[in-house]
Amino acid sequence: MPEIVKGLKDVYLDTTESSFIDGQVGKLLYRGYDIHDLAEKSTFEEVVYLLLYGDLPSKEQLAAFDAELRASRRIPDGIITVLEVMKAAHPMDALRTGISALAGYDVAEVADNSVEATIRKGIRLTAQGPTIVAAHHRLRQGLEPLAPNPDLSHAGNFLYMMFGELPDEETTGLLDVDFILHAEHGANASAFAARVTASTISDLHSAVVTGVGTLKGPAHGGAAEEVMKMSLDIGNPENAEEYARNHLESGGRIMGFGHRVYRAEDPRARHLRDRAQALGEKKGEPRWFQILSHLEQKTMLPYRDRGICVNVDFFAGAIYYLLDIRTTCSSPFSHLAASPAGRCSAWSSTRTTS
Ligand SMILES: CC(=O)SCCNC(=O)CCNC(=O)[C@H](O)C(C)(C)COP(=O)(O)OP(=O)(O)OC[C@H]1O[C@@H](n2cnc3c(N)ncnc32)[C@H](O)[C@@H]1OP(=O)(O)O
Ligand SMILES: O=C([O-])CC(=O)C(=O)O
Repeated sequence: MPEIVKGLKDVYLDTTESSFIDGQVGKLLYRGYDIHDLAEKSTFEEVVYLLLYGDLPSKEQLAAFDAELRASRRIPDGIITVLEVMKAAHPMDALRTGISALAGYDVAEVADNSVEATIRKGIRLTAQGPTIVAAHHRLRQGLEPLAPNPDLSHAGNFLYMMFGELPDEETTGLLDVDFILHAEHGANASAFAARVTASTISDLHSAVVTGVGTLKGPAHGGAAEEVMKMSLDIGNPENAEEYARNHLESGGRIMGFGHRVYRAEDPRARHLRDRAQALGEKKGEPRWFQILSHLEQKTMLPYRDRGICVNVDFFAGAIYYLLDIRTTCSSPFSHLAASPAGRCSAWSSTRTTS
């Protein structure tokens, strides 16, 4: 009987120069650069350049690259029509479908798998992804999608397209860090799935669609949403212990804990912990961080010795929630729609997507 391995444990599919992970000590490098330095000193645009081309850009290279990203953000009206059909769908389903439909507008290059064409398509998809998410976010609230604002950074423009207001520097910086932390993670499940698709000599759009579908799962990127759902179920810090105990005793997992590779704390989590706390206080909703802190510092403390620590998604869900980036405007979030952060009711805008 051949050995059957669990997941991809000890299965080496390839080496990669784009990142390095040492799960025992909680170290993560993108192209040789420590994630802590990138999170504190870099921007998402610089990090994308680094990942695509292997080196950090010079000032001139960054300016040209940023200009290309900004110029690529628009999505055709046909994609807005597709997103209208997806109004009731989960944002990840809308993103997956939007990317798939974009292939129909890229017929000249979609099947061109040369390095040059793949980089061009990668830049376009990086720029257009946020436009799809923001357009879907507005459509499902009965609002018109907004055209990208070329004066804003990648993170700033995303916030603008979501909410129709110029974002402040602090919020833009927070989302920028979040984007940096999520930009790359070796042979994770979604990248692995995408590479399987790419290895059949399919095309980049297909590979990204595969990756997005895989990332959606609660055991992977969908965990951020699940952490927030759990926090909403818990409701108050005083309920956290009993809720978590019951959940664990009935065989459940606490979302946002554990990792296939890390046996120490996920190095990305520290950059979101303080920011989640500060944002909660700023928005007058400190309880979500208090619930998360209780789970981390009390309930799940004994699990640390087994290498089950917080991962990047643990604090991310609360940050998205507090920023009004929510998966749905109805249950389970609707009871908070009247909060200062709740923007699920209609608010005015102008249609400028064409
Ligand atoms: C961006 C990202 O994708 S980061 C990951 C996001 N996912 C989550 O946060 C979901 C919750 N976590 C999990 O389900 C898992 O930890 C995974 C899927 C991330 C990693 O799983 P694996 O490394 O394969 O761990 P595995 O599933 O083998 O679990 C090992 C043991 O730890 C326990 N365990 C793992 N994670 C958790 C958790 N979050 N809560 C409670 N117990 C856990 C398992 O029950 C198992 O116990 P056992 O040995 O008694 O059966
Ligand atoms: O690497 C993994 O298995 C999951 C993860 O943390 C990520 O994709 O960022």
